[in-house]
Amino acid sequence: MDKANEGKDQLIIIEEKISKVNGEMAVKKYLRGKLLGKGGFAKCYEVTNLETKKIIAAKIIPKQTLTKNRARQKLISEIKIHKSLNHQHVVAFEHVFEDHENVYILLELCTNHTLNELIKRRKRLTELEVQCYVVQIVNALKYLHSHKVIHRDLKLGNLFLNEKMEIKLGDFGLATKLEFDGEKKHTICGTPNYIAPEILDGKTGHSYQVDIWSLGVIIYTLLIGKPPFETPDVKTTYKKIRNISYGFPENVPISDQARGLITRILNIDPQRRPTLDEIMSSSFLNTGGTIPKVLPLATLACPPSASYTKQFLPQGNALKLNQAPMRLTDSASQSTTNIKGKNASTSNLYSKQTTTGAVPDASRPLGGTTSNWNQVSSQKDQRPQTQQFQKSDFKTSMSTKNMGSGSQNPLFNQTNAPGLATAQSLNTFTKTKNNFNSTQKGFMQTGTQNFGKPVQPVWVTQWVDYSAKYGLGYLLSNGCSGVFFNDSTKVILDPTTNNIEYIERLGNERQDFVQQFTLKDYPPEMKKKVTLLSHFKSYLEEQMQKQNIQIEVPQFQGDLQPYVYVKKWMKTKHAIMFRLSNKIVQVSFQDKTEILLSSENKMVTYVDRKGTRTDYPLSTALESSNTEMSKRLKYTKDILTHMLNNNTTNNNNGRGSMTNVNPTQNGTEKENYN
Ligand SMILES: Nc1ncnc2c1ncn2[C@@H]1O[C@H](COP(=O)(O)OP(=O)(O)OP(=O)(O)O)[C@@H](O)[C@H]1O
Repeated sequence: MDKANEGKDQLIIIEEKISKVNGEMAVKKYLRGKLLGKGGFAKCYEVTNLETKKIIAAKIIPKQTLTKNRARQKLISEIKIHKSLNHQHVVAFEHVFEDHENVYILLELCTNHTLNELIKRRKRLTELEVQCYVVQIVNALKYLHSHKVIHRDLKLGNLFLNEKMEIKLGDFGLATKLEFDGEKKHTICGTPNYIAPEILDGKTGHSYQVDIWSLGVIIYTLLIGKPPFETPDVKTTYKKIRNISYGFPENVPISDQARGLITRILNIDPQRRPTLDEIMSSSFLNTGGTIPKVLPLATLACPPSASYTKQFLPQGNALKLNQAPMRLTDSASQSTTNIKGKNASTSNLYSKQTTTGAVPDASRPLGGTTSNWNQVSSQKDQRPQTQQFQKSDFKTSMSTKNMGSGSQNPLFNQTNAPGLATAQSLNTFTKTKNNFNSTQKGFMQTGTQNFGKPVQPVWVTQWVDYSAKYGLGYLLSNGCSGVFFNDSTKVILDPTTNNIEYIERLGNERQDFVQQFTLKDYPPEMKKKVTLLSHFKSYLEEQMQKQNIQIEVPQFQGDLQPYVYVKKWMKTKHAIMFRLSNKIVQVSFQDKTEILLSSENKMVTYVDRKGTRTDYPLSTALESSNTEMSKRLKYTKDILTHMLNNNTTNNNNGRGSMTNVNPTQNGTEKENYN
């Protein structure tokens, strides 16, 4: 280390001196960055190779800690084993060198810490998350064991997460390499909570199965929130391990499959523990759905949302292997651009097949594509006015630009800003606030008792059509805000957790793929969309304030219910129509009447011109003597029919205008719907 710089926190240069064959000396320089963590012997820093600019992790071991032969041998063994490994789920060993004071081990940088920090933050994980991590850990172990390496210190603190949220197994300080498969090791080593009983016993020796035991402890800890044998005192912990004395707390729900797997792994007899292949084909990892290959960054802070999780459930919503999306985080590092191209086939998921043995090559990079938005925006960005997106630009554009059909339509001139429409339901809502609760209750109750599953009564309260440039921004009655972008991707923001969901269609898939981020932490590719979302949100909220509209947002339960978002929208001469992900179709007419149609509950909510809301079962609504409502229902049906036809012939990316479509073709008098 450069003595002159030592102690000055800002600029510490580490020099690696390399003797060349011709006797000359070359120097490689590394800039020491922030401290990543401290271990028993080592401190680990972020360092930048000043030549290549590559940022890596440097484990720095002071030579004074290596005076004892045992410590030296341990380090030599760690380096020798780690250096020989090369696998997607093992921390990559870059290089090792030394100077007078230290040994420097350069490693792949894992920016998202370890599962230890994760579990401290999150308390425990969902089963989908644990499945995702277990598949990766098992892959790493299969690789290690096939190279006759036993890790022997498998624990949450040695399972790192890189910036893509991939698992990287690290710290080979206690690892050992067998000479032959039947060989038994006798060294007593490990970390108390994770140590296998045969290591403690010390009589028979131990082998690969000690890693499987530790994996069982890891699965338990991730799902339950604390290690199975944890006690305040090590001796008692060891006693509990020897007696396999642990239980499943009643207050923590756990599936039979997870419990079954843990119980089979935590077997005193190493030979009776499942093998890695058996774990891969266990029912815990083969639920009939799929397992994500990596998890959203947002799961570092909070559980994946219900809508994210839903995609992986067995009920058929799961994406098929090879049709999986890339994670946005990858697009920065990958230049591939076409989702329909060959590279799009790289999977982001482990499908059922893969977990039963045919695991896709884990070393393949994740599928790469730049989102459509990037393509669209980069074209648009060539225009000077959009090169630098400014809030002021947004505002000016909003209030001065021609907003397409909306601006020519009185419905969209209800407020000062052309293109901004105040949803009637919002006015209605404020006028009849007490009504809301009773309506909501009625809606849910009727839904439950007579019409199948209850549907979240969430609707669009405020919107702005800025599709001339970016898309449709909207606020929902549950407090969320969202944007339906012109490239058909959607973002939705939950104000209570600051979670963002990014929703896109992939290739020819007929379902939405959801990715979760937070307002604080999202891929750089999403910056423009997130900025637009927040501008849309504040613009709409400002408009609400100006009009003195107040809305009491019901407590939002984002984690329990899938986020509701606009899946499709369409403007006609008389109305704007939203198809929401909660299976509600909302048609807001120019004269402030509104239809909310729940196909799932077979219910209709009608909001009349005075803002009174009434719920009807669909069958009754169709026969109703309320002609005002019947006509609007018919109009709604015509729009839906049009949309359906439009979809089958020409997918308009979920957005459309029906200004040129005359509903009279379907038997409705065009101008006379009221
Ligand atoms: N590749 C890496 N990327 C990011 N941080 C790392 C990396 N490797 C280690 N760290 C950080 O440095 C800390 C110390 O590293 P490590 O545990 O390997 O040192 P050690 O002295 O071998 O520790 P132990 O006492 O557990 O054997 C880790 O807890 C972690 O916070």
